[in-house]
Amino acid sequence: MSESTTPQRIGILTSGGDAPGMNAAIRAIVLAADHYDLEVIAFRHGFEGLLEQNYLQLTPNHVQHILQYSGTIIKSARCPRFKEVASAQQAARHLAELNIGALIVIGGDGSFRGAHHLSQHWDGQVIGVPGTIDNDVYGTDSTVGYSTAVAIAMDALDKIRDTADAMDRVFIVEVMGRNAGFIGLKSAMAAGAERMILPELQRDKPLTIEAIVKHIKRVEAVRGQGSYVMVLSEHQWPGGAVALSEQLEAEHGMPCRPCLLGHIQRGGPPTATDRVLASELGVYAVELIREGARNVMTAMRAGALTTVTMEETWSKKNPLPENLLRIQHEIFNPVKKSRQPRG
Ligand SMILES: Nc1ncnc2c1ncn2[C@@H]1O[C@H](COP(=O)(O)OP(=O)(O)O)[C@@H](O)[C@H]1O
Ligand SMILES: O=P(O)(O)OC[C@H]1O[C@](O)(COP(=O)(O)O)[C@@H](O)[C@@H]1O
Repeated sequence: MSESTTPQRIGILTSGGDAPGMNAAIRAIVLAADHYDLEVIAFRHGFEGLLEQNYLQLTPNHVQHILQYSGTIIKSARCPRFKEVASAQQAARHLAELNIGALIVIGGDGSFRGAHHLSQHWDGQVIGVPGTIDNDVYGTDSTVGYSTAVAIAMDALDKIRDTADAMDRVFIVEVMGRNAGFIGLKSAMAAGAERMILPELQRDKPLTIEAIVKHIKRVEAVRGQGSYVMVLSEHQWPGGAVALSEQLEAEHGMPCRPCLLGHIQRGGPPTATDRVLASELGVYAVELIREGARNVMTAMRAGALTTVTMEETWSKKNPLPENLLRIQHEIFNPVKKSRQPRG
């Protein structure tokens, strides 16, 4: 197939952890493909479907009224064997047999490594759409699913605050994010958490239990007795929120309760922000195929659609928003140096 010929058939798959808004992206791709007279073949369970030839043709009828649901109607999966060269070659054969000229991969940075791997053994166009709650994909201000995960974490933190306030307790709320603190930072700010433990902040100077206890005590000294809510990103404390909370209570006599949000952060109705982002990126992915683009991810930066190369999506990292960090640490921190303890 020459680069200037638009393929008549495109493939799509969702890969890695599912993210709220993936269905909206699938819908957008199918409706855009229909608009431009292209057929869509959806592979089930991510790259696994490519290898197992587990697919179905999607038409606009299949995607009616799905954008309000999280999950993905074509299923997602992690497929470790896709890292093998033989898998990429097999996938390329299956795509050629189906006469598919372009493949849209909806997923996170791991999925884009997979997409890139495939592109080295297949001459079709590969386009990525960023879908992960973690927001850990370089080149886009936001991934599909991130806004919903933050909204869910904020809602949970608000509820925790009610009981924490009533009982004057310390709560440790563990959020997802894999190795990135985006969900932790944004939900902590949105819910007015007293402290956050994020991977990016832990790298240079990991927190000690003594530092945590000191901060809790100083907050109490400044504000009087009350609630204290800490947002803990996953994998940032051995044993997570449960172990940290037990340690605080057993070793330091602090009444403390843990709360693990876990996969709740991936369910329920996607926010309008995620639905609209997924819709724009999904349509854009199809339009990029028509323009002959290959090996790029669709992105939204400063309100404008753009692309980044597939390799950049994982080799570079978006930093945490500096201004949010500054505000949390310098302006909203109850124990700023300038504040005196209550007399
Ligand atoms: N280096 C790689 N080569 C080929 N495929 C990969 C590679 N890394 C990840 N993948 C594929 O992408 C899938 C999803 O990656 P993962 O990191 O689990 O999720 P996400 O895409 O959300 O970051 C993996 O299960 C695997 O099939
Ligand atoms: O659902 P699983 O397989 O337990 O994986 C949990 C991981 O998936 C996520 O929810 C989403 O991560 P990915 O989008 O990279 O797959 C992470 O926040 C979390 O660490």
